[in-house]
Amino acid sequence: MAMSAENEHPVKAFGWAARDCSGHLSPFKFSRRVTGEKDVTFKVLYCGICHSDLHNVKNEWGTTSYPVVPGHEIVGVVTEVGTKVTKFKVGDKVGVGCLVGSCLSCANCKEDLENYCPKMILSYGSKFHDGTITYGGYSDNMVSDEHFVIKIPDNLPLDGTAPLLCAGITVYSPLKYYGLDKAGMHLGVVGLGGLGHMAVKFAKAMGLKVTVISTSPNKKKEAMDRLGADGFLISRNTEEMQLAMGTMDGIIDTVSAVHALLPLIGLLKSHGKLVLVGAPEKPLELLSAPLLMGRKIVGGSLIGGIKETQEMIDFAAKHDIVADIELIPMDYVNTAMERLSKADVKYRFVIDIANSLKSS
Ligand SMILES: NC(=O)c1ccc[n+]([C@@H]2O[C@H](COP(=O)([O-])OP(=O)(O)OC[C@H]3O[C@@H](n4cnc5c(N)ncnc54)[C@H](O)[C@@H]3O)[C@@H](O)[C@H]2O)c1
Ligand SMILES: [Zn+2]
Repeated sequence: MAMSAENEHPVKAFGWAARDCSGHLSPFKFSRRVTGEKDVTFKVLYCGICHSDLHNVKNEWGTTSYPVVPGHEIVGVVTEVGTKVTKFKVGDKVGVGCLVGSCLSCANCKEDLENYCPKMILSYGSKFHDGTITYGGYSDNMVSDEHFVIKIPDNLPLDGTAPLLCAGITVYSPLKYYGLDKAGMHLGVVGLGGLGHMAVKFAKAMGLKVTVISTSPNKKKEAMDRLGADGFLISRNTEEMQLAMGTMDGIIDTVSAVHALLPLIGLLKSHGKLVLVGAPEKPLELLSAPLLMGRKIVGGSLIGGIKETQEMIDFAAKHDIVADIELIPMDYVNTAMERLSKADVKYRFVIDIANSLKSS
């Protein structure tokens, strides 16, 4: 008979889990493995709330197995390292993003693209090598093979850094891969949420001209004054959209729900690239003719490999980039999820785990 989540490993852990597709989260006792030779164990201090956590707790992608402890924007302080760990020591500030495992031997892994390994193991809701289910960062401690642990530079505040582990790398990686990182290029960012606001910050630091494309006119002032965007288009305003046709080298589309791609493709110059990083649960409609005319590309991108995630964090440290966050206590998480579903957050909720997660 399978052991309970509370007893299958020796190390006690405590977090919040969703038990069914209502997505409601509540306290949950479980366990983690002891620190293995190559493992880093750390006390979780902060964990960001990604829209993927919301998709997951509500089983919107049809892949969730319950109970699920979400959280893949995890930062904390190392409490124990295994005997063969070389990169970390007790007291180091570290982070874990979406990945805690991969095969480390396939063609993708050999190219530092663990995020495209067919056997990648996600930080929560995946089957680990030993057959147990992984649990994420809405919890008091975390253990991971050092390969998947990121060093957090000293000058970065840990709470605002947590969202870089998913939101940050998810937009940084396609800017690099699709060559949308050259100073002077014009980038569109669709959806000004957790991912979108990070895209604006990274693209501005790379020297791009950035235009936010949004359904919410009330985000305009802040996008331009606070985040440094150069332009703002209301996607429903056909006149504004018409004027911007054919002006963009690339677009990062972070929208979490089904939406029209055609107007976005129209904004691209010839050879422009529309990169989808949002993951709506239903298909998007794509007409080929607007792509053919102008040899345009629609692509996708999933988080980033570990080496690139470290590169992104170091770039963020150099350019003083962190997420704009609303820090919340653990017991606010259900309200936060509700607000996230209504796009009512500027721009990422981060849970103050160490100060608010109480096991009694
Ligand atoms: N590709 C990846 O590796 C990856 C990584 C993390 C998250 N994601 C996915 O990216 C998406 C965004 O994540 P997030 O955490 O930034 O979410 P978020 O909720 O913070 O932001 C989503 C944005 O989309 C906007 N939006 C929602 N519905 C819209 C609609 N119908 N039309 C136009 N705009 C709309 C919202 O106003 C919001 O600004 C989610 O689907 C998430 O699962 C993908
Ligand atoms: Zn995420």
